[in-house]
Amino acid sequence: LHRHREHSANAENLLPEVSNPGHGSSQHGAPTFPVIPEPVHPAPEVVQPAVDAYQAAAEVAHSARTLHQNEVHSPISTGRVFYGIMFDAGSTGSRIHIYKFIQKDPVELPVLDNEIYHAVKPGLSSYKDNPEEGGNTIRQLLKIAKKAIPKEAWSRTPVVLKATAGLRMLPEEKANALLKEVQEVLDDSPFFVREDGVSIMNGANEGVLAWVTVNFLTGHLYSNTRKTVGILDLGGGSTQITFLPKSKKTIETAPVTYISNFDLFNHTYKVYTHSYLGNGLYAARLAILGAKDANDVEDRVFTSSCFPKKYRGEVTIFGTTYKVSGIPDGYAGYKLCYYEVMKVIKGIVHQPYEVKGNSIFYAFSYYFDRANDTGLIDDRGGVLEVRDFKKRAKEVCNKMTKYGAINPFLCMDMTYITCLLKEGFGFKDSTVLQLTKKVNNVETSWALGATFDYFRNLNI
Ligand SMILES: O=c1ccn([C@@H]2O[C@H](COP(=O)(O)OP(=O)(O)O)[C@@H](O)[C@H]2O)c(=O)[nH]1
Repeated sequence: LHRHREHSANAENLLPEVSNPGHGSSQHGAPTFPVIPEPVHPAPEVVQPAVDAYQAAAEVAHSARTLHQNEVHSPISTGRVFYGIMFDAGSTGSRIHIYKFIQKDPVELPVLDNEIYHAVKPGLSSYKDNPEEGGNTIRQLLKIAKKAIPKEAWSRTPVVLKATAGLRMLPEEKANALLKEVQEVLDDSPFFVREDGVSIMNGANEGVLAWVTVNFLTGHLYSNTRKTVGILDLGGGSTQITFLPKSKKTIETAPVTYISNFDLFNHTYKVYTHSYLGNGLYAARLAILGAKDANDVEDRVFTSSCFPKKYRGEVTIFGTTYKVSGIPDGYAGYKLCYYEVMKVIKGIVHQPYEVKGNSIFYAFSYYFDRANDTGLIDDRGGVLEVRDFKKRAKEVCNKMTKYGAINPFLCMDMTYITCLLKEGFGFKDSTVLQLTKKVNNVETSWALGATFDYFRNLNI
C-alpha cells in the first residue's frame, strides 16, 4: 500500500522541468494520481505565460541588483542562478524555505533546482510576551540562508515572511509587536526586503498557495488534461481544504467567500478553498478540553475521555501550559472521545457538494505526522483511505496502554482527524488520501506557491 518515493541523485531532475512537464512525477510516479501528468511538452500557449512568470522573477532580482550594483558570480557556469527565501511563521513552528532557481537560457524556462528547508519550534505566537526572543528565532534561521546563498547574490535575493493561524489568533497589538520585531530582523539582514515583506497571510491565500505548490510539484499544472488534485492541510491553529470543483453545483452551493479566483500560467482558476481558524490540531485540542477561553488555567485540570484513564500530565500549547488528565473512575475509548470531538466539528465545517465524489486529495502537515506516528505510513508517505484513519483511531483509543505511552494525545488527535474528514468535510470512507511530506524533495506547503506569487502576482 505504501508508496515509495525515490529521490533522484541528479540535482537537475529534482523537479519537473517546466519545459518538460511531468518528468519528475512520471519518474517518481505515484500510480494513484487520478491521471499521471503526461510526459509531453505542453501546448506553446500554456508554456508562454510560465516564461513570463519566471522572467518576472528575474526582473525582481535584476532591479534589486542594479540598486546594489552587485554582480552575480554563479558557481554554475551553465546559467544564471537566483534564489528566493520564504519564511513560514506557523502557529507551532517557524520555517525557512530557500529556493534555488536556474535560468539556463534567457528564453528557456528556469528550473526550480532545489529547496533548503529548516524548522524551529515553537512558533512566533508563543513569544507573544517576548517579541525580541521571537525575532531571535528568525535571526537564527537567516544564518542558514547566509550559508546557503553566495554572498554576491544576497542583496538581490528577496526574503519574505508570512504568518498564519498563530498570529491570526493573537490580539492585534501582540501580533503587531511580533511583526514589527521580525521586520527589523529582516531589514537588518543583507537580503532584499520589499515594503510588504512581513505580513499575516489570509486563510484563502494559504489554501490556494498550498494547492499551487502541490499541483506544480506533481506536474498537474502543465498537463494537457487539466486535471488537478485537491489539498488538505492541517496546521496547529487552522486547517485548509482546497480543490478545483468539477461540478457547477459545488460552486453554487458554497458560501461565496469559499470560492477564490486566481491567475496562473495563462489560466484563471476558480477553486473551492476555506481555512477554518481554530480547527487546526492544537487549537482543536484546546477546544476539545474546554480550555480554549479558560482564564483560570493555573487552577484547573482539564479532563478528557480521549486520554488513558490514569494519565496525568501537562501540555504546552501556543505558549500556555495546561494541566490535563484522563477520567480515572470514568470511561475512556473511541466512542466517548468521538462524542467529545464532535462538539468542535459539527455545524462548523461546511461540506462541499463534491467531496462525496471520487477525487484524490493530497494531505500533509499534521495529517502526515499523525499517520506516520501511528504507523499508517512510513517517512516516505503513502496512499490511504479515510477509513484507514478511522480504523487506526479506534485501535489507538481502545488500546491506550500501548499507544498512550507513545503520546497521550494520539487518541484525541486521530479521532479529531477522522471526525474532521468524515463529519466535517463529509468525505466517504473510500476517499483516497495521498499522504505527502515532500514531492521530489521539496516540502508540500504553501511556501513555494507564495514564492511564485511574490515573483508574479497571481491576483488571488
Ligand atoms: O514546509 C512545511 C511547513 C509545515 N509543515 C508541518 O505542517 C504543520 C504546520 O502547522 P503550523 O504550525 O504551520 O500551523 P498553522 O499556523 O498553519 O495552523 C506542522 O506539522 C509542520 O511540521 C511541514 O511539514 N513542512
